[in-house]
Amino acid sequence: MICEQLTKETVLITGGSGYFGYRLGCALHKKGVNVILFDVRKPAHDVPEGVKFMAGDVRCLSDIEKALNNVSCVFHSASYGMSGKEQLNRRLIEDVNVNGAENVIQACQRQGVPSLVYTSTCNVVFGGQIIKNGDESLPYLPLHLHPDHYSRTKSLAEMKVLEANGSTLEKGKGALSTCALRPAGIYGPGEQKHLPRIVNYIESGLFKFVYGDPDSLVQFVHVDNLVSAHILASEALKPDRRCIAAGQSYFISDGKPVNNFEFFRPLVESLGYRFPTIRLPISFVYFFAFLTEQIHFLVGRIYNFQPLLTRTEVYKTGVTHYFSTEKAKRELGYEAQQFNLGEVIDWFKSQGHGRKLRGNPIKYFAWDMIFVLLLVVVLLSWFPAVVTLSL
Ligand SMILES: NC(=O)c1ccc[n+]([C@@H]2O[C@H](COP(=O)([O-])OP(=O)(O)OC[C@H]3O[C@@H](n4cnc5c(N)ncnc54)[C@H](O)[C@@H]3O)[C@@H](O)[C@H]2O)c1
Repeated sequence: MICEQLTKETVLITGGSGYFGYRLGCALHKKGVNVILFDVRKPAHDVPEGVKFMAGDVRCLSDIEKALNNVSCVFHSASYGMSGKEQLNRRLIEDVNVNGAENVIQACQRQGVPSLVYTSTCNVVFGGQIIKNGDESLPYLPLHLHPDHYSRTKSLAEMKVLEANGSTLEKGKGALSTCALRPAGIYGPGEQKHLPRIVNYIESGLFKFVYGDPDSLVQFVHVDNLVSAHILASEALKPDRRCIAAGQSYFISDGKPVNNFEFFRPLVESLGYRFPTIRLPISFVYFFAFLTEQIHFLVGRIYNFQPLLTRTEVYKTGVTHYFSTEKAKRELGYEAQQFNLGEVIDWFKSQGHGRKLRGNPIKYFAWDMIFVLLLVVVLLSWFPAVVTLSL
């Protein structure tokens, strides 16, 4: 219903082979829209007939320009550096996220594309401070306070996209309308960024502790809710909706704040594992993440290992930050559907995950020993630091 007017339009999704971009492409295609998935890599799944995949790099202006023929809306969702070891590759993060966004804007202007929807992140305002029911009036976090380069560059890109709102399109095609959606952590069946890593930690016996205040709250967004928010946002950039979304940002989530670890409890237990009972202070885990990042900085070129946790991940998972979706409801007509982790659990089980009755006790014992050793080493370095700071 929301998409009737999009029929026969052509839209382009940068990052169209990614988890979210591909789901958005399929949803738009089902609604009769011509879809181009633009990405440096092919989608992992079959591309439905009628959906076109174009190989291209947002770091290359001519790649994007070539792809924008007759396109009426660009969903700019390509990004790099969100989690894991990618987070530490600053140069590539900046190139893809900032230069990429500049290229997308310029290509839209040159090719006369009237609408641009940017997939931002709620981290543009969050840097480890407690935020309860924050809204879009919150200022951007000052750039130097971002603990990670990904969030800093997403913030810069969002600013650039919103500044470009109202700019003149070449070929006498009027003005560019832009908006930014700021999702919470995305989940859904087949998600590849966070969930497999979490399941890997669970299965290899590394998920031994939780941290932070048990009452801390964060938010998530189911991929289908985010898809619907993007479609609504693209509609709300059109003149027949008085371009109500033009120049605006919107927080998008499932709406229900939840403790990060409790959110994943059904996944842990349904896969047959025990939920950890050890709770560590967040400052301790943050310190551990800091040490891991320093070690990665020193040896990353020789051995680019996956850090167990980065400082940003500690904040994102252990410090209360959640946002109101009122503005998205009011202006876009966004209504979050209710989901749970059921289909995610089914997906992992269908991929053969779940506790095997005969695990390898030596492997678990070895991990336990390494964990205790690490705990002692970090404790010995963390404790004097805390004592010194409190003097
Ligand atoms: N996953 C989350 O929890 C989350 C939370 C908040 C915001 N976001 C944002 O949502 C968007 C989608 O996230 P996702 O989880 O689907 O990520 P994803 O990594 O699955 O998809 C990103 C896609 O961008 C593509 N890409 C990377 N560099 C590119 C380049 N130079 N040119 C063209 N394509 C390139 C990748 O190949 C990938 O397919 C991103 O912009 C991300 O920053 C994600």
